[in-house]
Amino acid sequence: MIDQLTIRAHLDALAKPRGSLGRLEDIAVRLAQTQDRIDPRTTPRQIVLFAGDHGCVADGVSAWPAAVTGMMIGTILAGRATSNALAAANDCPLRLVDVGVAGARLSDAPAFFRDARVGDGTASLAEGAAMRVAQFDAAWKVGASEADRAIDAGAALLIAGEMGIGNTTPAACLTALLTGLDPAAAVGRGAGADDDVVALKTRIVRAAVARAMPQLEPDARGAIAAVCGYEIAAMAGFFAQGAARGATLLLDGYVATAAALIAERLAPGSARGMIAGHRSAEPGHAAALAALGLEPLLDWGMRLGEGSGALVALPLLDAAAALLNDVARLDAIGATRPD
Ligand SMILES: Cc1cc2ncn([C@H]3O[C@H](COP(=O)(O)O)[C@@H](O)[C@H]3O)c2cc1C
Ligand SMILES: O=C(O)c1cccnc1
Repeated sequence: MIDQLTIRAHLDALAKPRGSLGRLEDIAVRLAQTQDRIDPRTTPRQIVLFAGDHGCVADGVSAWPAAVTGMMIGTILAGRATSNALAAANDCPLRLVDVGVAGARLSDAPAFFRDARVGDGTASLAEGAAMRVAQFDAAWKVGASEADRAIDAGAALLIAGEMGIGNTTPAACLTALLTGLDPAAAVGRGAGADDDVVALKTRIVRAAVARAMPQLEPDARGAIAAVCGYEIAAMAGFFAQGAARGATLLLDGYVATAAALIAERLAPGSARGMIAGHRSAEPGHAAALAALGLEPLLDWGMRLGEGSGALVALPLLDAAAALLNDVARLDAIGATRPD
């Protein structure tokens, strides 16, 4: 493992006053640690969007109907979603994977789409387990295979994004389950829930977490599967595999971080590969990041998902990599420090 002192010594040897890039130097240290090398790369990179539907939407947990998941998939495939725009602005190739959307399957989709559907949306976590462990494992494998695919093609940095109306409800359940946060503090407005919807969502999350919690120690995968989503399980497998293979994982918001909590629980050490792109406006996100030992790069009140916050933070990592890789050493220009 490359240690902090080695990286700091490298930064201090560059042709600039010591510490003169402030916080960017801390980011450079973190980036180097995620790849365990003094010359980390941020290109090639890949964003994979995982999509799934959620049975609990029928119970009223979202401001939006489940059909909007499919509409947004169409928008992503047409290249017109926020994630497409931000990925293009950052030279980040994008893939979209259906892990568990409900309804008709797509035909004639472009090559950046993969149909890896494990189920037609989850069962409602308000009524029982959202999915079986075998389904959780299958979705995890889909995510792991996406990390392998990207890394085999050369990617050094991975972003996972998600699309799934209702998915801030399983994210709140998972955050409460895996960090011990009170369900009321884990529930937020998601894509725009009003006070009544938030109250209902909180009741549902509290009950689901109360059912899953006793199962956590004897059977962690069973407890997690009960309150999970297919796209969240896939992101967890993506993170665990990406970390195992030494890639940098740039996290998005609350939903992606719930998947990161699963990865760290089931594949301990995964968090060493993670950098938090931002802190989402969802109120439970700070606790989730703290549980992973991560400090967000940005705190801009973003609350979209789709990998958007990670993509907005990506240029900061490009800057950190450029600093580590492309700046001359002070001794090479013939100068010595005054101190
Ligand atoms: C048009 C639209 C585009 C989105 N893109 C991401 N989300 C985000 O909002 C949803 C989660 O919020 P909730 O749990 O409150 O339903 C997810 O689809 C997430 O990706 C969107 C939501 C909408 C409505
Ligand atoms: O932070 C997130 O991931 C988020 C917030 C609101 C809606 N969807 C996702």
